[in-house]
Amino acid sequence: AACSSYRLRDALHPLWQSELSVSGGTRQSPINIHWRDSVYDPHLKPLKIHYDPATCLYIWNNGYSFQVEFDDTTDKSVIMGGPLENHYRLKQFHFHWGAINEWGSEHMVDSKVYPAELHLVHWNPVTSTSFEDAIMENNGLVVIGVFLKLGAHHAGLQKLVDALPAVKHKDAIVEFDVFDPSCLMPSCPDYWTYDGSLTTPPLTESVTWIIKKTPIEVDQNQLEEFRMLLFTSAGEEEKRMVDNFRPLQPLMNRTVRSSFR
Ligand SMILES: NS(=O)(=O)N=C1NCCCN1
Ligand SMILES: [Zn+2]
Repeated sequence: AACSSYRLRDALHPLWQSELSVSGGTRQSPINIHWRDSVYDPHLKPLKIHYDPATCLYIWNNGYSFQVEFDDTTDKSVIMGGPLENHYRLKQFHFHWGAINEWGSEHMVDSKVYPAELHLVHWNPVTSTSFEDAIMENNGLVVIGVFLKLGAHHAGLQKLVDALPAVKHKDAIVEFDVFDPSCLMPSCPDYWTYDGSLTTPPLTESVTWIIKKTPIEVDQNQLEEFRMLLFTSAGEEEKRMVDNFRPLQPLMNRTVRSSFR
């Protein structure tokens, strides 16, 4: 009963009114990762990441988050290894964050919340002919999740932060060339992986999640720049873009695997 009423509240959240369309879901995201319940899988390989900075196209405000889009017409920016059977192409990355530092991430680790979470979204060009197709395919997508914690200034992120005023309003877009998202990866190779879903519409259960164990550090000013973005279009009454994370979803019959002991 608690679960269903919980999910009903979830379904009424403005960002996810379409929640009911997948309310029968058995593998929804995000989840709270219980470290001690995760199972070390010695067959998990190291994740291999090869991003070509020249495939970076533009940055835009899509009304949920700000998003950096990549040219995914070739295999120039791909990930492979880890739990993956083939390579996946980078399509875009975006973030989720809170109004204050006490919350903001979508996933949690033993109920620990981070102030923000980066998602790098990839699709399977072997089983799908386009990103839009892959969204509907079982395991058509891989999303790498990286936690952001409050700490030192992140020089690589600053190039992104400096572009945010240009995409303050919903549907604003600005050219953004030569950016290597590898600079946003923690150096620690450890990750958890589990089968889940998109956390924004269409919420389809097509995602192999790879959640990095170690957060990257960003400073207060950088987080505050995220919070100056708007959900609203130019000319509308301003609504700050904050708390753009989905509530936790039930684990149901899933096991989270770890790449580390
Ligand atoms: N936050 S998320 O799971 O990445 N959600 C997404 N929804 C639309 C397609 C890309 N990603
Ligand atoms: Zn996301």
